[in-house]
Amino acid sequence: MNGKQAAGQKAIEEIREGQIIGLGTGSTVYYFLEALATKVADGFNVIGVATSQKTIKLANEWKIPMRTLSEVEKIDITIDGADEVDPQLNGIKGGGGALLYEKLVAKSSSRCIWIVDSAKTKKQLGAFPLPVEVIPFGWKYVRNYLSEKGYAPTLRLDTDGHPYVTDASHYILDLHLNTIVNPEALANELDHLTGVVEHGLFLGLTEKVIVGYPDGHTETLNQ
Ligand SMILES: O=C(CO)[C@H](O)[C@H](O)COP(=O)(O)O
Repeated sequence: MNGKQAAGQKAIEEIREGQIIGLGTGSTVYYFLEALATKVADGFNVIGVATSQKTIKLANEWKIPMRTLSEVEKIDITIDGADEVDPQLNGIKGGGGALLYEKLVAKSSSRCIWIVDSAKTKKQLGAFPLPVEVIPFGWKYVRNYLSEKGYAPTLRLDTDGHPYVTDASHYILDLHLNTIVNPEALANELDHLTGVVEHGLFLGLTEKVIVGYPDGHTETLNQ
């Protein structure tokens, strides 16, 4: 047992029969999917909407019935991971590169719950590099703008040293900020920058965070 596993397994208690479930991305969500797959194999009836190709692959392997976001009218609940969470339950997401689809699925959901290990809870956001998804055509313009602002952007690369390409065919710039003093102001600035498709600041989008600890116990943080 580790913190991610503890949080992922605990989240299964939030799921009800017949629900449409947003399925996040990452190594913590893996444990939730594993627990969900066990229930589905026992005849539990749910439908999943994935936030990435990685999650679709896992869900298919585990025979979880799936739809795309455009095939459903609404999502009842989304279970997703996060890279950092502050006491207001704002967070940074996108370490796994799925921030655009994760935000779309979160915004389509009646309820959104994050599952994290205890190392992810922070007094202030910003130690984790903030991902910004950009149109490849304009990545240099956006990088230069963010660089002049002192946000220390770096282009995310894949294991071959090529630009990392998201599921929606965009690039990612990671901002090395150390501390984000005013997340709302930064989100607003990034929302209005030409060439930015989405950023990893998820503000006011989750109602509950399940924190898992290395000894296997969990704690729930509520809005
Ligand atoms: O935002 C994400 C992917 O885009 C993930 O939820 C986030 O990176 C946490 O991942 P992990 O559970 O592997 O630590």
